[in-house]
Amino acid sequence: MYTKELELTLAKLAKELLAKLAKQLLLNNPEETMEALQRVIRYNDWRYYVQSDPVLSDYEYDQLFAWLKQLEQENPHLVSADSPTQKVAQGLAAAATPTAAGKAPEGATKAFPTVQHLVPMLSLDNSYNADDLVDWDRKVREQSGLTDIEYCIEPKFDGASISLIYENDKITRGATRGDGVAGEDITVNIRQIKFIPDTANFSKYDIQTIEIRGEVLINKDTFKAFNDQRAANNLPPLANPRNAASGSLRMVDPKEVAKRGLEAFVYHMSYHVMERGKEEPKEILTHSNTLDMLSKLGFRSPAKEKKVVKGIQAVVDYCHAFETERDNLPYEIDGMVIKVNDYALQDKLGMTTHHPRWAMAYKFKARQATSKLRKVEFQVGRTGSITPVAKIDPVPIGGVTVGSISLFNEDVVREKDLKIGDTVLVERAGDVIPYIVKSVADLRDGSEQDIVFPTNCPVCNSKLEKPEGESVWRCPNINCEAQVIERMIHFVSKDAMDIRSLGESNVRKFYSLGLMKDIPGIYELDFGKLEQLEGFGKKSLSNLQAAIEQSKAQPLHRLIFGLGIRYVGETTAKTLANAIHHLLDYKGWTAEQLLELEDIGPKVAGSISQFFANADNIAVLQKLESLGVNLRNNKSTQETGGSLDGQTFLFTGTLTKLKRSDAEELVEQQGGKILSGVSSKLNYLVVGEEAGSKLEKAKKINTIRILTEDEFIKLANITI
Ligand SMILES: NC(=O)c1ccc[n+]([C@@H]2O[C@H](COP(=O)([O-])OP(=O)(O)OC[C@H]3O[C@@H](n4cnc5c(N)ncnc54)[C@H](O)[C@@H]3O)[C@@H](O)[C@H]2O)c1
Ligand SMILES: [Zn+2]
Repeated sequence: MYTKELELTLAKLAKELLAKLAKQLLLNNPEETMEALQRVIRYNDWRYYVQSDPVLSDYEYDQLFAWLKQLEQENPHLVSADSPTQKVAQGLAAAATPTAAGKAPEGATKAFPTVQHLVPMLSLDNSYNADDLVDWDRKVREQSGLTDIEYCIEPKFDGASISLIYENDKITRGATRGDGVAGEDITVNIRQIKFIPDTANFSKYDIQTIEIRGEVLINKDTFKAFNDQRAANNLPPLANPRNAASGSLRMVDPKEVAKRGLEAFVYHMSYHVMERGKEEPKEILTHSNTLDMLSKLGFRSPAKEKKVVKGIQAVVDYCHAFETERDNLPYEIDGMVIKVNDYALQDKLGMTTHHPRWAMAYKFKARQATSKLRKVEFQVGRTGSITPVAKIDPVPIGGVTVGSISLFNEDVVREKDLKIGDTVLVERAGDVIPYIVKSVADLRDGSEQDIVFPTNCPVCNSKLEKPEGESVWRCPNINCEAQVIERMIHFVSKDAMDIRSLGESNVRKFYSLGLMKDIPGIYELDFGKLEQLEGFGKKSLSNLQAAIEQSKAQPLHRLIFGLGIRYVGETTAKTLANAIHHLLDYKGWTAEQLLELEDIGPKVAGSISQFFANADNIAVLQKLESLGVNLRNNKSTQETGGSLDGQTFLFTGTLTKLKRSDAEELVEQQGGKILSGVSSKLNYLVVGEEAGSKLEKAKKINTIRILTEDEFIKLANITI
């Protein structure tokens, strides 16, 4: 559709327009400017929706879009019917098609039938500043003739939008947004999502058919775990939860979708048909009441997050207040949505072909910034992987200063076409690690230099290797100093053996002083020598000694994870720990045997059997055991005697005395099992503060015992 030359021209034109905009200048005349804006916006829609590879930041795009709208308002006679402001973006449907390898999560597909929405799914008018809200409120008041408008404000969830149809209380269809007019029928996948019930009692409100809209999300923790898994498999992480959510929605296998841990919020009723002869109940006369109704029916709606206020100043205040909470939320939001609360008034205001007039998105400033790429360093990881790390001029983004950014591997550097000296666009979404979106190639002046990958290890100088089909270079020398140190750092880390007082800097220090040269060395530290070091008091050393001592009794899966076997993340470590009595039982296991364990594929099995076939590794394990480190699976001995033997548990709500992960671990240590949902298989539901739908569901199954946190503590015989 676009030739390379045309793309370059349009990219240049966009920059030119943004530069003019900053100075409030037109090109030669409004007509020429408007035409240029239209071309640029259409091109960027294509990059964003069809290629999934935008070249402008959202903020830049929104500025150009707003400028075009303003010029059209000032020059109504020049507005053309096919202007991007006049319709839903072209080519959105094609956005359903995942593009170049690596951009869409594996397993994505395009094989879903197209279905028409009952009512088009429009965009929202948006703004980044409070003045625009005031302006919008003025228009709403003028059009309605009212002096004070009641608004409902709620978060703008940053995920993938969906539309759901329920008929006679049953879900009959779930679809993606697609081009706004028609989307993809993904009902099977939608049914895997938390908080979307298969049946909901709409008939209680005399509603026969209803179409509701919402957003599918991946919460921040799940997203982090998802990216950790990708990292363990040497895949670069996905940029943001939005991409992960929309990719996951379109996977072929619903079972895979279920594993992604998708969640949903519903926030809009777009269409409904009452049962014959029935009146609309008060629950669906205002937007806010509808959110409450949806929540009562078992959906997750922003019923708690929303706020109903009168007048625009209160709206602005709530938006600002909510923005400060942004990082504390478990999911990503990119702004707030303000809606006229009364449906009758919404109908009166109507919509343009592009967006409803009764709603407005107030977007938070994107957490993006531009900086200069000064140099690239190459770090050696614990498995020998060589990671390029970009050093940029430090810039503040979303409250932290970013100076170092991982570039993952050579392919990423090539794909993004990065050069030393480039201006780069950097983004940091919520808790996600910062990443380089792209280089701004147009700003090059010829002095930029290629990034040269080393051929030898920067630490031990061994020749680097890269197996066919992989994108990561490796140092093959397992005694490479960098690898040894990184392995120790990993071993003591929080999710492994959790010897926190022995953090990264101590590991480096002790290693460089020759006090600790490998993992078993941690348990042979000479505290007499440590006492002579500067900066180590008696107290901190005795704490360190106690922490090391305690770690000897850590559950086996932590030790396995801590060993840093390639491809073995926390989940696989648990599977491995559960399948044997003693870690050395794995000596002699073949890859075929390992493949029989749950969720272990050929690549992982190969890596594990290789690890246990290596005599040096076995010697390390034997040494650890002789130093007192636990190599046994205590769970298996408790399976016949653990007090929670064979019982199933689920925790819901916020626990106040125990950490959820510790409580779950306690259950497992005592031979119990954690389930992921409420079903008749569940024996105990432990209920913390603010428990929600799980509790409601459990109450309906009379074989489930519901415990308070204290009752659980008693049952599990824990002293805290
Ligand atoms: N960078 C680029 O080149 C480029 C190109 C095209 C579009 N874009 C971005 O995409 C935006 C347009 O996308 P869009 O049409 O999806 O609009 P949008 O993201 O601005 O807002 C509309 C969407 O918000 C979602 N939403 C979340 N919470 C909601 C709630 N509580 N109530 C109602 N809706 C809620 C819905 O999915 C709805 O479709 C542009 O504003 C721009 O930021 C960027
Ligand atoms: Zn090396």
